[in-house]
Amino acid sequence: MALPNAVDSSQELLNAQSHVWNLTFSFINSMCLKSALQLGIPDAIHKHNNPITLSELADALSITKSKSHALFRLMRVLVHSKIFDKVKTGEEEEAYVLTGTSRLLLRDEPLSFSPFTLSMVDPVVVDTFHHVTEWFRDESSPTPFFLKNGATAWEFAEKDRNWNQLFNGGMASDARFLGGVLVEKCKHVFEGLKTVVDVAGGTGAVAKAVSDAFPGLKCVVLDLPHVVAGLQGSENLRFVSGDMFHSIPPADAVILKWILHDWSDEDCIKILKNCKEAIVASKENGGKVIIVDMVVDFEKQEEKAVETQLFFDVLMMVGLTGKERTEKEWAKLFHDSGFQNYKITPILGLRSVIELFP
Ligand SMILES: C[S@@+](CC[C@H](N)C(=O)[O-])C[C@H]1O[C@@H](n2cnc3c(N)ncnc32)[C@H](O)[C@@H]1O
Ligand SMILES: O=c1cc(-c2ccc(O)cc2)oc2c(O)c(O)ccc12
Repeated sequence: MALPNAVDSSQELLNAQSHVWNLTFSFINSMCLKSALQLGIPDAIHKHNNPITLSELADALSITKSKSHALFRLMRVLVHSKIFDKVKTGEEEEAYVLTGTSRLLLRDEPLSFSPFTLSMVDPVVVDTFHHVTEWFRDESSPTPFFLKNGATAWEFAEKDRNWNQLFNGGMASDARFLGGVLVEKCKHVFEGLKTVVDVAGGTGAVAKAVSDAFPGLKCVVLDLPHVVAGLQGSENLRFVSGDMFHSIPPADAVILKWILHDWSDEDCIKILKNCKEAIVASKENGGKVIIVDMVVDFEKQEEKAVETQLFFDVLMMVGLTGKERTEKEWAKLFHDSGFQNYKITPILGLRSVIELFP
């Protein structure tokens, strides 16, 4: 075979092949993680209270002897991807322990991230990626998701109860996690507010964290009927069903967590204009919009962070009509929606709090 010019030694060719193999089989990492969560491996290790050997783990999971070697091989991948670790417990014997990553995936922990991961490795999400090429050549479908399902992700959730629950549960697990960090690290953002509406706030986990942390603050969660149906509020938290493209209840502040990256610039401008109307109607000097989203910088941030940002950007393109935005893109969006000022606080890991003022 003639070597391409750029690959002029056999070592480079072998390295390139290995790189292609790694990229080709990256999905095996996600799928092994899925099996680990479905089998309940993090919980079994946690429950054991001590490093757990392979045979103890197999017993705890009710896995028969005939599959014990398969479990060993699954664990070997998961240790390699640092989901679990291995420690020596004797001359020969090794045992598995949790890492910070698997602690985040324990099922019964209040801040478990497991529902988010399980929702994103579901066939509803994964299968969509088989339609990306067809979508590139298609003139009429807004997204690969639409091409495959004949509906937007939100219309699909309205029709498919299982997916609605899985998706909302996944989002709630992120919102519980982030809500706690938000009220701890960003108290100042909520100071002086009397009312707040979490627009497209899902099942209300962020609003719950905010309403618990600030009992004097009245919180409303606005979302689509199939999301908020039957949800119970509290003294200072109430659920309202509606469409953010039609109207948003007046409030001193609007929260938009993980909303604007779901939508095109055109749709974001419609949402932001409705937010502006809602806060100006409520507060004489204006109020604010509190956005939680990524501010990406594909050139300057470190490699792993850039990879995550690129993954989210493609996810927003494949499942929805959105994208991840740079500060310049955010600033243009704010200007085009009639806002005067904004302040970015990069305080939530890969995400930032952006306060937006009319
Ligand atoms: C990615 S989820 C984010 C939920 C929540 N903010 C969070 O971060 O956990 C997007 C939410 O937007 C809601 N949504 C979509 N279209 C909407 C609309 N037109 N009006 C109100 N909510 C909408 C969905 O039902 C979903 O709960
Ligand atoms: O992580 C996600 C994934 C989705 C998603 C993926 C595939 C679909 O077919 C629909 C939705 O949506 C998300 C989203 O809307 C968001 O704001 C944050 C994360 C994700």
